[in-house]
Amino acid sequence: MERTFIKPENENSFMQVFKYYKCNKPKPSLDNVLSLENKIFGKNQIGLYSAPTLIEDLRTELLGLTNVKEWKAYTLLRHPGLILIKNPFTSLGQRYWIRKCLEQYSKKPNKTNIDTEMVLNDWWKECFKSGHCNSKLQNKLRWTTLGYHHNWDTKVYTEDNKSLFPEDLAELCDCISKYLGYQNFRAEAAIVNYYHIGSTLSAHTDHSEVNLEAPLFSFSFGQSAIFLIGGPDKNFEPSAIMLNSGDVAVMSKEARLSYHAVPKIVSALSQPWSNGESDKEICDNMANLKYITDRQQLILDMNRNIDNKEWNLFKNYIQESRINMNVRQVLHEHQKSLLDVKFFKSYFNCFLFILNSISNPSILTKNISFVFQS
Ligand SMILES: O=C(O)CCC(=O)C(=O)O
Ligand SMILES: [Fe+2]
Repeated sequence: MERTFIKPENENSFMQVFKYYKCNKPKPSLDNVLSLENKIFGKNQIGLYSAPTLIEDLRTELLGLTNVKEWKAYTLLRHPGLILIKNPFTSLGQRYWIRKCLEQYSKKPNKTNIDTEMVLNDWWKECFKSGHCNSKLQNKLRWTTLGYHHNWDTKVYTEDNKSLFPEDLAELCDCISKYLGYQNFRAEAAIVNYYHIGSTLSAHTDHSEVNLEAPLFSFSFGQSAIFLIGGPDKNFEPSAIMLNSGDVAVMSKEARLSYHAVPKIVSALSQPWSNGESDKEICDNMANLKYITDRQQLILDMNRNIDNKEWNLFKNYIQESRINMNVRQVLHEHQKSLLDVKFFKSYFNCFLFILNSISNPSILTKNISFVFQS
């Protein structure tokens, strides 16, 4: 269940850059690390992403987002299809999502890396069972999967290995994908990654989804990460990007299958989840939510994080850690389940078999005799 993707003997360009940024002695220079927060672009040539429409989305406040008119999105010339949205969240919004990842998404029926070691229905509650924080248990959580559960061994999603995808997260992705001009994105699977100082994620591509045309949405919260993104193979020299709390990285088109990795977690320069602005309560503004049925609960959950006492436990966690929500669409637009593909494939194979048999009847006799023999 370990997330290792490449063997250390493969000294390619990606690996060299990964090692450079991972190293602590000597500390790597950050001069070439693109940072939207500090407007440091290093060697990168960046462009402004112009959203197709800037129609106000009434859902933003309920989802912890600022007004779309304030969002700033960028593209990178070396990485077509990669879109970086500079923190579009309010402070209260960041608190909501951080808390959700820790308190709710880590619960059963979702799967976590801890499952192989022990049965825990509610990891967050278990961490505080004794009245104090069990930091050993707290640091054990590295990932949780939502919706279609990623199978780390087979790398194949299956219908019998899925749970309900969280409605609030589906709504958040719907809102951001609409802003980018995607009309039909459906959030169906997510990996929530929990990093501490010293955690890394090796180079990999995310290719298990049936639909690789749909974009992938990656949300960062808490401490910052040096994120490396390369190209279709590991010989393409990756670019380094500082992902700060609230930043959204969208991997679409060519970038959807690009190699990427996280060689280092670094202390955040600012703490946008802790701004005083978060003390502004959100109210019911009649937004038309697509997925969320219990909107009063959402408002309640959002406003609960104004109370510093309740929020404190989550604040302590995020002070030392980074959380990444990595959301994907698994199926094609008109596909209802993974079984559709299987049925389609077997019908197609059957059709091919009949066609072949007509042009070459010996195939039919051979296969029929084989069926009778077995
Ligand atoms: O933590 C990140 O920014 C990237 C995570 C990732 O690539 C993944 O979960 O597949
Ligand atoms: Fe990934």
